[in-house]
Amino acid sequence: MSEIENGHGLKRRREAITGLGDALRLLIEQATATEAPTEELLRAAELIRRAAAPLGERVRGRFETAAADDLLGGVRLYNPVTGAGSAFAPPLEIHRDGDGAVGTCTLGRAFEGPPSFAHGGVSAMLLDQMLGYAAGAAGHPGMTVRLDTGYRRPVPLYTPLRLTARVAGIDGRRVTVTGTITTAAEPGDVLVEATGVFVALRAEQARRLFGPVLG
Ligand SMILES: CCCCCCCC(=O)SCCNC(=O)CCNC(=O)[C@H](O)C(C)(C)COP(=O)(O)OP(=O)(O)OC[C@H]1O[C@@H](n2cnc3c(N)ncnc32)[C@H](O)[C@@H]1OP(=O)(O)O
Repeated sequence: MSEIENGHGLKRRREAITGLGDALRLLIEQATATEAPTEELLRAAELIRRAAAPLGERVRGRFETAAADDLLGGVRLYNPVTGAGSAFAPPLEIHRDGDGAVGTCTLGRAFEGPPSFAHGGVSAMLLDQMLGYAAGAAGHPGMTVRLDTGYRRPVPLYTPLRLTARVAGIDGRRVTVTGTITTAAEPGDVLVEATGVFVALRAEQARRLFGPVLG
């Protein structure tokens, strides 16, 4: 895409994607929490369809990477957990912490399972990303082959959360990673814990699975 060939164009596009992501997340939160009159819902649906139309005029195919992404550099703006451009992502922010990783996010109404608490599948999704990040940061990237989650207490909505992950063991191509979810206010009180197994791909597997994307 020529408009982002120089560095300034790329920065501007990434900012625009983040701005659109912020707007979509606001929309999803408001649309999920709303008790506005029915007429307002009908009007909003029409406005949203109109706003979506021009975005659909030029889209990428299944095996095409977003122009603003940098796959090998780890920039994935539409990742459904961490992507600033994803309407679906909380988004979870992850950074390295010593030999592990720490993440932060706050879950809104769209992630609700039991009333006022997060859906269990959402906790598993956040932990899968955390554990996968920690494996990669430790120099052992792989795909999840197993994820065990233990739900000790419900995860509250609208509450800053803190997630952790750390590599617990390496055995050939298999990396075992453990992680937790707590509130930011009470990091000693584990709400959800997980153990994941990640398997490093053989070169032939990586080619078979991701060849069409990486070219
Ligand atoms: C920053 C980025 C963060 C990203 C985080 C998100 C990560 C993801 O969500 S990845 C998406 C979800 N995962 C997937 O789709 C993976 C699907 N699985 C596969 O495609 C295949 O299992 C694949 C390619 C990973 C491995 O296939 P293959 O090499 O044939 O497996 P296989 O030979 O049976 O097993 C390899 C090793 O893993 C072990 N293993 C396989 N499955 C399991 C399991 N469920 N539990 C424990 N160990 C297992 C095997 O015992 C074997 O160990 P060893 O070499 O010691 O015998």
